Amino acid sequence: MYVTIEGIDTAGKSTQIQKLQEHFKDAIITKEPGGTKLGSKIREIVLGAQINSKKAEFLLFLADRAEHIQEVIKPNISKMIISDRSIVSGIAYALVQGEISETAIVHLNRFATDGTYPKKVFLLKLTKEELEFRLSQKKLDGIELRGVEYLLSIQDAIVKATELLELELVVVDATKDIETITKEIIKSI
Ligand SMILES: Nc1ncnc2c1ncn2[C@@H]1O[C@H](COP(=O)(O)OP(=O)(O)OP(=O)(O)O)[C@@H](O)[C@H]1O
Ligand SMILES: Cc1cn([C@H]2C[C@H](O)[C@@H](COP(=O)(O)O)O2)c(=O)[nH]c1=O
Repeated sequence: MYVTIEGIDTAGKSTQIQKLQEHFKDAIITKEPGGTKLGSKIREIVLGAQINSKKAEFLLFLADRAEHIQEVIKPNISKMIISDRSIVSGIAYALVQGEISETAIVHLNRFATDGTYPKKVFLLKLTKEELEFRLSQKKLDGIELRGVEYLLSIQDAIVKATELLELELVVVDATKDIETITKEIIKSI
């Protein structure tokens, strides 16, 4: 089963993926952006450099996704795959940018993935207060520098993305302690 852990920056995705890896020892653990050799180069570009064109940024994430689906997801689709982000983030961040129409965002993402979507989506949902605290504890990258309100609108857009793709969504309270969240996810998988 292909599942994805979604959430805004600092929601605790990497923390949970690490815990899930300890539980599902044979699972394929992967991520977007950066789950392939090409993807790590794309990740460096999109998160490091100042990209002026929103369309260029969107297309770079799409290129990462197409390579990831072909090289990691499709060859392992019969196994347990746990991914840190997926098409769901791709659609959510693009919807909030507002530069590209909803129809084009969904269509181009379907093209990049050949319609290979996660079976279950876990959204680690943060409160504004906890998000502010967690951001204050780290050095912010280019996307995180866009601010708290921007990231909270992405959180809503993640829900919308699952509706557009008709995916099963499990919302998890990301302010709970780490072990409790892991147990909730394992129970639902
Ligand atoms: N349930 C939790 N309660 C308190 N702190 C947490 C919890 N989960 C994660 N954290 C802390 O929040 C910070 C962000 O966690 P993590 O890196 O796992 O998030 P992320 O969603 O992968 O972030 P990003 O998208 O920015 O890479 C870390 O300092 C981590 O230790
Ligand atoms: C897949 C995807 C991601 N993003 C953004 C979301 C985050 O700010 C970064 C990825 O960093 P993380 O440490 O892996 O959370 O990129 C995006 O804007 N569009 C996308 O399609």
